[in-house]
Amino acid sequence: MNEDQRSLLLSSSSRFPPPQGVKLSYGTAGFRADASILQSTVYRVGILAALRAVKTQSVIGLMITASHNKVSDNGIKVADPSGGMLSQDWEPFADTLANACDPQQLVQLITDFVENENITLDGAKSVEILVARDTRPSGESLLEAAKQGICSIIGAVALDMGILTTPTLHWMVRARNKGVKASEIDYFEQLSSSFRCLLELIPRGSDSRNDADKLVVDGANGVGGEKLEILKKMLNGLVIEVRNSGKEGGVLNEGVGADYVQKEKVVPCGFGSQDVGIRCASLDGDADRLVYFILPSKSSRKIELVDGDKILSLFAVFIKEQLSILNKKRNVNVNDGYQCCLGIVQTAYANGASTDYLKQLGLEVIFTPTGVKYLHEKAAQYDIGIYFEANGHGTILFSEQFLRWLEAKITELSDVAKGSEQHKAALRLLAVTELINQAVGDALSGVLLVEAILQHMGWSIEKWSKLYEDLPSRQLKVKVVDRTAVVTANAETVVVTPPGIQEAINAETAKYPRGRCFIRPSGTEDVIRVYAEASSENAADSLANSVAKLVDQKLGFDSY
Ligand SMILES: CC(=O)N[C@H]1[C@@H](OP(=O)(O)O)O[C@H](CO)[C@@H](O)[C@@H]1O
Ligand SMILES: [Mg+2]
Repeated sequence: MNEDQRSLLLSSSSRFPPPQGVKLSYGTAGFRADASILQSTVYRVGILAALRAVKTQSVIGLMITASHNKVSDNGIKVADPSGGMLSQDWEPFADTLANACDPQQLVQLITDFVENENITLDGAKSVEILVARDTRPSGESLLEAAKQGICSIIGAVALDMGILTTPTLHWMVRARNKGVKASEIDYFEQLSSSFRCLLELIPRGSDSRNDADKLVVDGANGVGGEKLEILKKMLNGLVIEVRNSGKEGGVLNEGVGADYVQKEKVVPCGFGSQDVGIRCASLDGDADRLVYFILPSKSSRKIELVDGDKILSLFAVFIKEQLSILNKKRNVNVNDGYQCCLGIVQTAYANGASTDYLKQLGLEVIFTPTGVKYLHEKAAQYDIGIYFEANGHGTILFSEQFLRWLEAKITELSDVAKGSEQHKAALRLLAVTELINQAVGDALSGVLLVEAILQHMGWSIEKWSKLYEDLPSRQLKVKVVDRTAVVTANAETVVVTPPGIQEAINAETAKYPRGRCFIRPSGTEDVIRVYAEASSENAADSLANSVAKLVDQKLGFDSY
């Protein structure tokens, strides 16, 4: 590192002293904490993003958000050149950088890292980092800190994209690196035109909806609601009413949003008896999660949840159907089909009934640990990989090879079989590749794909919800002395250490018909999570409670 670069880093980092007595970790989804202690972390992640851009010679993204967490929290995460999450092998560097205690140590860490990674910091070629934030009030000053970090690497340029949903920023990074149009309006145009294309390809005779059949969306009082207000004006064939857009005075994520709805299974604020039977959806605070729900009756606050697993199932049914139309042999002597490898990726939190349903459809289902970085990586190994967490984060990935085959197929079919069922199925799949955000799970693109498929199938939300019946489940969390004491294996379904716990969980689980239970340390909170499933609500509650008690006895504060 040359002297200019060194002194630039020393002087700028002295303006961002780290908080005392706090250890930060990049975690499942970047750094997250109370916004008041994040200035130094965000500044340092700005440096990391700039180094990543120099190393990859590509555009990198920085998103300032704490998603579904409290409004007083904030966080920061990096989008890699593909638009996906930061490569996992840079996470340890992110941790050490965030925890360096003074400017000298920070500069030493950077010097060692750039040497090991062969990064040349001569500023010869400039690199760009796109920075965006959600609607949190702390975002503005944190974005400034991120810019300061970026600018302290010679040759790195910060581009302030303002307030965006997390998936839009990821989409932009991916588009910029592909050399295609990448503004927010380009994003909205791609979504709305591919949505229109899917509606135009709906077989004649399907029920067309009237305006009364609207979709009501809970925007979590965050960025998603205000962006959906813009997007909805660009759509034909779908009426959307946005509630909790943040303009009515509600607080971000407080009694609203996808996380609240999925975990509590009750009606979010702003919804009530007038919505009974209507198709409703909830976004989370940065619009990368989506769940649907129905209010079954006026007298209860309980909702019928249509979660990420059901969105995944809907997508899988549709894709499978289009593939089978496409691969129907037109001529018995010619098999011009493509053996498309379709894979479904879930985590242990997926409702067991969803996994059974997907397997019954003949689909290949695999499991990864919690966290979209793991699911995404796995899904990318298929021609078409569909992944979802039960909480509503997920997307569909299409391989380059499949996309090239599909495009060639469309060219061929438009010559020899224009307007045929096969041709339409191919065009539908192409529209899905454009509509779904392949960088990361995206509530706005997800909502449009769900709506297009429901219209295509002629299904109501009730019909969709009845694809299979969820097994009753319960999630609990237990505060323990040291959550890292729990180490799991087999996609987090088995506890390896401390010894004895798994045997005790097995013994408990065996008492319940259709019982399933696992524990794991959270990657975002200082707790051990307990998940239980069984044939009735009481049984699921009782299994979860007894395992939580067991965890508390072995690892809780009174156990020491
Ligand atoms: C059970 C659960 O919902 N876990 C969430 C939560 O992770 P934990 O590691 O469980 O704290 O936050 C992650 C990031 O948003 C999300 O990917 C994940 O699904
Ligand atoms: Mg989120």
